[in-house]
Amino acid sequence: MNQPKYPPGPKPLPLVGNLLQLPLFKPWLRFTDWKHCYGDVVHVHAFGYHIVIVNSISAADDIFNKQSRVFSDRPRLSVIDFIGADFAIPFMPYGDIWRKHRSMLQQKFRASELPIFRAMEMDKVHQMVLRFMKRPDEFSTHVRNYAGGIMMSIAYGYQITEAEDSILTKAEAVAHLFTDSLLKGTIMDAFPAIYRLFEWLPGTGHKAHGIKAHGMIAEALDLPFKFVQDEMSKGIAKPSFTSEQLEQIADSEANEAIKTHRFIKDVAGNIYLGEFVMNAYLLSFIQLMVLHPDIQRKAQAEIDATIGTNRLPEFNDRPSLPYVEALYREIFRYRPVTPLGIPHAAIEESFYNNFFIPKGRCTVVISNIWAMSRDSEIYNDPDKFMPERFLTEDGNLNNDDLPLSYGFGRRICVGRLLAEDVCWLAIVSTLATCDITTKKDEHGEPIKVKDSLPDSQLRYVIDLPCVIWTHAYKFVISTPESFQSTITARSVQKQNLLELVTAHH
Ligand code: HEM
Repeated sequence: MNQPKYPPGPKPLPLVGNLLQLPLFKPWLRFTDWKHCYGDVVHVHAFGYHIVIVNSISAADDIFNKQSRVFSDRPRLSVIDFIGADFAIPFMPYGDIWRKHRSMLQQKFRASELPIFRAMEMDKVHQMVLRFMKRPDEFSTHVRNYAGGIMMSIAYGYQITEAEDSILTKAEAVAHLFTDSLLKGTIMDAFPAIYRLFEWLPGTGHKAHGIKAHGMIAEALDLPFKFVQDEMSKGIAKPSFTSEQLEQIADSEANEAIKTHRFIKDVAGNIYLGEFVMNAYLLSFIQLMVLHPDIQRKAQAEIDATIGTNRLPEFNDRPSLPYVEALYREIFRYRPVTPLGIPHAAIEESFYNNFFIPKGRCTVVISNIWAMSRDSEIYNDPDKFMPERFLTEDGNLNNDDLPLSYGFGRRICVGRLLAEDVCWLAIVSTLATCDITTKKDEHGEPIKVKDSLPDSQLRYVIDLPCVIWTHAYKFVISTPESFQSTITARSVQKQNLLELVTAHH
C-alpha cells in the first residue's frame, strides 16, 4: 500500500522521526521558520504521533472553519482524567458532553447578554485604576483582581476581597496544577509502559499526585458553589450563573438535582478559567505602554479630545475611539496571548491541498497564531508594534477585525465577546486616567523592561512525542515575565472623580 502523502516538513530520522527537531523554547518561532521552508501546513511525526502545524490564516480558514465538524475534536490527554480536570471544556473530546457544556456557556455569553454585565464591569474597572494610582507597585495584583473579580461575580455573584482571598487562591492553585501535571502526565499518552512503571515505582509520588489533584479541583469547584447555596438559603444571593441555574432546578427530584449540581459546578468552573487569558493580555498592555510612550500619548489624546476630561469612558464611547480600538487589536496581534491556540484533532481523515491529515486523537493539529500574526504579506513590518496598521489613511478603522487570538471553528473561544468588553474597558479606562511609565531604581536610572515573552525549558525530553501538545498547554497562555513600571494619576481631578464613583460601592 502507498504511504499517504502528508504535508511537507523537516526530514525525519530513522526510529525517532522528527523528535530531535522539535523545539525546546518558544516553539512558535521554529514553527514559523518551518513555514518559510515548507509552507502553510507542516507535518512532523514521532512514535506514531502526528503533528500538523497550520501557519497561515487562509489555511486555518480552510481547515478549522470550512471543515469545522471534522476538526472539532481535541488530542488525547489522559492527564486530564488523572488530575480530575474533566470539567474543563477546552480539553473535552468532541461529543454530546462537550456540546451540552459548551452550549450552556454560549447562552450565558452571547451578544444579547453582555449589557447585563456592564455596570458591574464599570465598577470593577474604576476600582482597578484607583488602586493603580494608590499602590502602583502592585499593578499585577490589581489586574488579577479586576479580571478574576469579574469572572467570580458572573459565575457565583462572589465579590473577591483585596487581601488574600481563599476562594480565588484555590482557583488559582488549580491553574498551576495544570502546568505542573502536564509534563509528567503526558507520558501516560506517549509511553503507557513507562507510565505503568511510574505507578509502581516507589517514591515517584505519581498516584499521590493524582489523588491530591482530584481533591484540589473538587474543592475549588465546591467552595464557591456552596457559597451560592448558602447565600440563597439566606435570601441574599447576588444574581449569577450558578444562582440562576439553581433556581431553575429548585423543584427537581433530589436525585436529578444532585446530577444537575455537578453539571452546574463544572460549567461555572470554566467561567473562572477565562481570567488567566485576560490577565495575560492586560499585563502585555501595561508592558507595551511602558515601551511605547508615544503610542500611549496618542491614545490618551484621542480619549481627551473625544470624551473630554470631566467624565470617565463608557462602553458607548467605543465607536468614537478608533485609535484605541486599533491599539486593542494591535496588542492581540503583536503579543498573541495564545500563540499556538489550543490544539485540535480530526474525527475523520481529511485532506488539505491533496495532503493527507490523519484522524484520531493521536494527531495534534496546531493553529500557529503567532505565524499568522507575523505574516508580512498581511502585516507590513510585522515585528513593529504599530496600531496604525489597523487604520485607513483618514484615521478610520480598516476591516481587519479578525480575532485570531480566540481560535477557530467549532472550538472557537466561548468567552470572546465578554473578553472583548473586559479587555477594551480596562485599556480605555487606564489610558484615560493614568500615565504608565518606566520605573526608576534607587539611583534614578530607568529599570529596563524586556520586549519579549518568557523562555521556558522542557523538563522531560521523554515527553517529546507528545511535546507539542504538552508544550502548547505550557504555553497556551503567554504571560509577560514579571516587570516593573510606574503608574500615576493623570490629574487630581481624575483621581477625585474615581474616588467619588467608587465611594458608592
Ligand atoms: C483574552 C481573552 C481570551 C482569549 C485570547 C481566549 C482564547 C481562547 C482560545 C485560543 C481558545 C481555543 C480555540 C480553538 O480551539 O481554536 C479558547 C477556548 C475557550 N475559551 Fe477562551 N479566551 C479568552 C477568554 C475567555 C473567557 C473570558 C472565557 C470564559 C467565559 C473563555 C472560555 C473558553 C472556553 C470554555 C473555551 C473552550 C471552547 C471549546 O473547546 O469548545 N475564554 N479561548
